[in-house]
Amino acid sequence: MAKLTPFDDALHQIVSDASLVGVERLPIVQCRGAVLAEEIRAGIDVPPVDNSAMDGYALRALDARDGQPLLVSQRIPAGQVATPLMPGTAARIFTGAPVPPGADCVVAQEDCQRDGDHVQLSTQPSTGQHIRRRGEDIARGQTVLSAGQRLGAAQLGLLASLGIDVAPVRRPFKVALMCTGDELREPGQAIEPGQIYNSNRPMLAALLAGLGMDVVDMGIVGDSPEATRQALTNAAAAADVVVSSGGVSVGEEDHVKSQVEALGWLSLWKLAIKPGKPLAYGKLGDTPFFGLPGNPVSSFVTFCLLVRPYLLSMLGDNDAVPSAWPVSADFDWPKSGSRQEYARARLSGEGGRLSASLYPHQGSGVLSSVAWCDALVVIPPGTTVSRGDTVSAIPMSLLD
Ligand SMILES: Nc1nc2c(c(=O)[nH]1)N[C@H]1C(S)=C(S)[C@@H](COP(=O)(O)OP(=O)(O)OC[C@H]3O[C@@H](n4cnc5c(N)ncnc54)[C@H](O)[C@@H]3O)O[C@H]1N2
Ligand code: MOO
Repeated sequence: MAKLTPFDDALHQIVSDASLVGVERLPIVQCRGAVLAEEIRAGIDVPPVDNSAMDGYALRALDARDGQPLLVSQRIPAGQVATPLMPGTAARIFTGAPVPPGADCVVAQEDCQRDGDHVQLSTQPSTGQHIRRRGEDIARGQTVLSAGQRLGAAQLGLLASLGIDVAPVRRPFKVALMCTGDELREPGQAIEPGQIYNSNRPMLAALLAGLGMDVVDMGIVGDSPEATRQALTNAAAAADVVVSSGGVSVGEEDHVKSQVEALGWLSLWKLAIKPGKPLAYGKLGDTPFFGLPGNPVSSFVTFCLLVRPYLLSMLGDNDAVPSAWPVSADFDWPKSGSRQEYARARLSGEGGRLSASLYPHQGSGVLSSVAWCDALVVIPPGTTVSRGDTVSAIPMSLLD
């Protein structure tokens, strides 16, 4: 039997092959999931001025020392400019409104009694309380985001807080998706004996869309050399990267490998991983190609561990390769294997440490295990595990 490629070697080869796409300036509303191409520096302070964190009264703390009521000398709603505070008085102020020059604290209205044009404080304030300082979130000139960072909701909000409406990001690109198998029918259709529903299509399309990819859906492709070759040709013409599922194993009905070799070449086939052994990787002419095994768990795992790092490397993502966390095994794995296993697991916190328990059925057709899990426990080849041992786990939050 041909030697299986170790996972780390395959990952290294795949990630090194990925070429960086160009830069585009996009409105931030279109940037969710995009990867920043340049670092972002703040052009302004955030917040731009000292402002109140409470609805209440702004004053000088020293003026409250004798406990006498203070005259309310101005009213400052958010959005207005304050005038300097008249000495020995207080200003009515609202959350987010600029603190007037001369005031050095804000007293919440719950700690005050208003009586006509005066206010009586019921607590002794301390200097600086309830004031949000100019630039305390972001100081002008500060680097706020680095090149290679992916933009999620918080990062987009941060850009907006700096007044930035257009961001330099890596150009989104197209990934064609095709699912091979005569047995496949789409959900919503009736199935005949021998047929199954196509679960890989929505699953892989969702994973691709989650990475900001523009998915070119080639649908279901029949198990014939001609249909497979035609679909591969069309997919390569329509997209920057082609991903298929199924048809990469050794049966006579598995045509993907031979047709990829007819149109280009395979650089990798058969990895020392479980699930996912028959993963195929190569080129269709100039177009990168990934052939994922058809078993749904194998498709999911190989996408997350190999295709995802490749696509994110094309985008220059600093976190293209997910990290693994040390966790305690809440299971025994008595039989070592020759392939690196990615067991579907759930993490829970016990005694200040995360521990992993496994889904009871780890078959590569059991998609329930993926829907249930929140981590993949990595069990290297030749390894057994006893309860309490430390194992590595990759959280799903870093994978999909
Ligand atoms: N003689 C051997 N047989 C197999 C080997 C082997 O080494 N020698 N490897 C096994 C392993 S491991 C895997 S993984 C599978 C991969 O096979 P293929 O990539 O060729 O996939 P198919 O045969 O097309 O399908 C496998 C399985 O998955 C179901 N499937 C396929 N596509 C979908 C889809 N879109 N949605 C839902 N389910 C899908 C398909 O019906 C099969 O049950 O090969 C083993 N065999
Ligand atoms: O390697 Mo296969 O993906 O175990 O079923």
